[in-house]
Amino acid sequence: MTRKPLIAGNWKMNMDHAEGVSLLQKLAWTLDDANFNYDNAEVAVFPPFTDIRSVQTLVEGDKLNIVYGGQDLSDKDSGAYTGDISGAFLNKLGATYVLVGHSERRTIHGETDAICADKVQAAYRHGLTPVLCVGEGLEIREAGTHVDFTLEQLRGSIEGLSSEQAETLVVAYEPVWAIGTGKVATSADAQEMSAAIRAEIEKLYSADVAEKVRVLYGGSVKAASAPEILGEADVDGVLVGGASLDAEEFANIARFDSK
Ligand SMILES: O=C[C@H](O)COP(=O)(O)O
Repeated sequence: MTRKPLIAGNWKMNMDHAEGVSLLQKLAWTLDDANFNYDNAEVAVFPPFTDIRSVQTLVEGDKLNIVYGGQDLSDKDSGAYTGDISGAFLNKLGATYVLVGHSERRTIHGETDAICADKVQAAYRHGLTPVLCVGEGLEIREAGTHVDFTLEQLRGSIEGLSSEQAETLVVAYEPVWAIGTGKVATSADAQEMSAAIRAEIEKLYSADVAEKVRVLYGGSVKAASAPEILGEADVDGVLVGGASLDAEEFANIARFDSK
């Protein structure tokens, strides 16, 4: 079974809608100029909510082979939840994916595993594929309990997930100490955790489901480090922050295979 690599760019709170459109245009041109083979990897961007309508217009108008998603969604469907965004709205804008439980949501907005589990369910209710983020902080890594900690987060955040839903789940392992710090986990670190996540999915569901789930690595990924990380057996993609704001750098990450 081959899992198609997912090269995902999380723009975080960068790029207004006009900047976002030009970044995406440049990314598409750069990939086209390099004769990028979209069969080799799926390319996705996660712009701020206010950019998504413009991104949709560009993707549909220019028939780009690039998909997109939201950086978060509400666990509710509609109602008096000021400032929140329903998965229904993302679906209506043609989004494919949605990030759930990014460490910046977990730390800055206090999102717990239980909230993440509700958001994962909301994503499925609205036809979106959740990219569930998990990962340990520096203290936990130094204490050597990172695998247990991350698997606990995983179990708590997929509570109630059916086997059918789990098959399409994407899990992003992002060690918090490697996010935006320039410290990349080694490819062996990424492989260790990705394999542990897959083994846990097998335990909770089945070998068949575990074979289908894609596990991404995220944390200071650059074009130079991507090929080695993506060469690991259980790493099926990368979730890129800073480097996704540079079209050429991100395009080179997507072309990891051609190096
Ligand atoms: O979602 C992306 C991650 O937080 C990684 O961000 P970074 O590549 O800037 O370290």
